[in-house]
Amino acid sequence: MADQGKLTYLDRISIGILALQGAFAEHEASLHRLKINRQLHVILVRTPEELSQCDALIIPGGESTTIALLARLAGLLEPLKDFTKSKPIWGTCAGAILLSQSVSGGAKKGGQELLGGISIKIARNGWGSQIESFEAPLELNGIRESTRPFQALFIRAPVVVEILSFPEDPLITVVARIPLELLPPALIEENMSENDPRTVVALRQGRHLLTTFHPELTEDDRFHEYFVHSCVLSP
Ligand SMILES: NC(=O)CC[C@H](N)C(=O)O
Repeated sequence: MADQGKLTYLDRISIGILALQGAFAEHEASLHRLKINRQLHVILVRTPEELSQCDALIIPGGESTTIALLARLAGLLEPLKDFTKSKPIWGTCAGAILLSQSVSGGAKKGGQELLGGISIKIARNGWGSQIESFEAPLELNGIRESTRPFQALFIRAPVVVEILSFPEDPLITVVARIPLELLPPALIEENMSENDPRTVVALRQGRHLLTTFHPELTEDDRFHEYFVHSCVLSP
């Protein structure tokens, strides 16, 4: 492996998966399939003590308001906010919502708790009720075998509606976009550019990764591999 020389600061890594609700078991299976050159310990996180043992965290898809509520009840909300400031987090779908700085659409009264690790505004259920779930082949940027499309599964997925770039924030790198013609008709506007934020479905900012779809529900583990190698081991 070309970047083996950089993998020096940890002998064994502990990746946590927030296991309060949603697709955490599928992420666990994906992580166990990875072949990496060090011991990978997977922790299902339900308490602040479990979180404190993790070098990085995955927040799965599910229902973002429920996950936030359960996190509050478990006393995990503040520890998660602290974790976001210092360690890598990957949010998938509902997890992507929680990792965003701002959310629109469908948040219940009293708003929605967010961790704010990634400076974007995201819309819950942004594909509209008529498209609950769909698949799309994605072209990847910076991920292994990027010429091989990634078959992405979107389930009541959120939509990135705005990139909020503040000068002090780390750069945002777009990892995958969805072609304009696959956007739901309600989102398409005249003269919309192919670079519109709404086409962004995977991005990285600093050590954090966000995907609006569900890599853990496929057998293609390239996003799990990317998170562990690029965000956790050689950020
Ligand atoms: N598949 C998912 O994670 C759906 C996310 C869900 N629509 C939410 O708002 O939290």
